[in-house]
Amino acid sequence: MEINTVGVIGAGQMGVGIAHVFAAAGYDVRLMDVAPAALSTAVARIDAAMDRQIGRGQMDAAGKAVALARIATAGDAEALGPCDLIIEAATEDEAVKRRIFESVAPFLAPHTLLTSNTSSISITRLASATDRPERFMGFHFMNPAPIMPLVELIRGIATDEATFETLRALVVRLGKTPASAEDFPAFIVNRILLPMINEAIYTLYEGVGTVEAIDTALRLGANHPMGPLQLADFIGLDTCLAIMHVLHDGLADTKYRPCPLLVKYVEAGWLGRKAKRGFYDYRGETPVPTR
Ligand SMILES: CC(=O)CC(=O)SCCNC(=O)CCNC(=O)[C@H](O)C(C)(C)COP(=O)(O)OP(=O)(O)OC[C@H]1O[C@@H](n2cnc3c(N)ncnc32)[C@H](O)[C@@H]1OP(=O)(O)O
Ligand SMILES: NC(=O)C1=CN([C@@H]2O[C@H](COP(=O)(O)OP(=O)(O)OC[C@H]3O[C@@H](n4cnc5c(N)ncnc54)[C@H](OP(=O)(O)O)[C@@H]3O)[C@@H](O)[C@H]2O)C=CC1
Repeated sequence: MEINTVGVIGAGQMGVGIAHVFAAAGYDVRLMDVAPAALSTAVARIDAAMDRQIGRGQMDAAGKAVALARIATAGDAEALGPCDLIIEAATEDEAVKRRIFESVAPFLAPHTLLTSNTSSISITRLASATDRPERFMGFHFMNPAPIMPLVELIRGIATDEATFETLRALVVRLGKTPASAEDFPAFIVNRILLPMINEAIYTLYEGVGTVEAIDTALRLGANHPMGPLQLADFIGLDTCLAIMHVLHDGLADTKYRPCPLLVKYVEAGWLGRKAKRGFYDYRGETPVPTR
C-alpha cells in the first residue's frame, strides 16, 4: 500500500520527533494536538533539531526548508482526512487513546492505516476501539525518534499481513530497523528497560545511592549513554509510571510494582525534563540532582 501523507496525533516529545522523521524522509505530515501551545512550539522544536542535523552534516539548509514545508499543524481531526497512515503519539493513557481513535475514525479514508506509538498498552484492546482492527498496529518509535534506529512492530490479534508488511517496509525506507514483538504488556523494549529504571528508583528510594552515584554507576559501569534516572526524566516520569502500571496489572507479578518514589514524583508534577524537574532540576544551565 502506498504511503504519501502521514498524520501524527500528539505534539509531545515523540509526536514532534516522529513528524520530524517523516518530513525529513519526504512524506507530507499533518501534526495534530488538542493543545494549540504544543503545536506552536512543535515546528520550532523540529526546526532546531534539523539545525543539529545540519551541524552533523546529515542535512543541508535546502533539505531542511523542503522538509519543514511538508509539515502542516492542525487542531482538529478533520485535517487528517488525506492521510494514508495515522500514528497516534498522545499521552500513555488507554482512555485518551481510545477517545482519539473514536474521534478520528469518521474522517479517515477506508484504506488508511491506524497505528499507536504506545510504549506498553495492548494493541489488540486498542484495535477493538477502532473501525479497522485489521489495519491497526503498534508502531513504536524510540526516543529521540530522529536518532534512535529501532522501531518496534506489534500486531494485534486482528492485524492483517498487508498492514504488517507495509509498515515493516516503511521502517526500512526510513533507514531504521524493525523489531517484531508479540502483543504482551510493554512488548520487548519496555518489558526489559522499565523494570531496570524502576529498580534504579528503588535504589534511590532505599538510600543505596544518590541520584548522581546511581547514574554515574550505570553510565561508567555498564556503558549506558544516559544513567537510568536521567533516562527516566528524558522519557517522562508519567510515562514511566504508566508503563509500570501496565506491566503490574497485565502480568500480575509484584516485581513490577511501581516504586513509591516514582508515584510521589508524578503526584508532585515532577515529570522530568518536560516539566523542568524530575530526578534533576532542569531550570538552570546544567541539570542539578534533586536528591
Ligand atoms: C519509553 C519508550 O517507550 C521507549 C523508549 O524510547 S526508551 C528510551 C530509549 N532511548 C534511550 O535509551 C536514549 C539513551 N540516550 C542516548 O542515546 C543519548 O544520550 C542521546 C542520543 C539521547 C543523546 O546523545 P548524546 O551524545 O549522549 O548527547 P548529545 O550530544 O546531547 O546528543 C547527541 C546528538 O543527538 C541529538 N539529540 C539529543 N537529544 C535529542 C532530542 N531529544 N531530539 C533530537 N535530537 C537529539 C543531539 O542533537 C546531538 O546531536 P549534536 O551532537 O549535533 O548536538
Ligand atoms: N517519552 C518516551 O520516551 C516515549 C514515549 N512513547 C509513547 O509515545 C506516546 C507519547 O509520549 P510522549 O511524547 O512522551 O508524551 P508527551 O506527554 O510528551 O506528549 C503527549 C502529547 O499528547 C497530547 N495529547 C493529550 N491528549 C490528546 C488528545 N486527545 N489529542 C491529541 N493530543 C493529545 C498532549 O497534550 P497535553 O500536554 O496538552 O495533554 C501532549 O502534547 C505515549 O504513548 C508514550 O508511551 C514511545 C516511545 C518513547
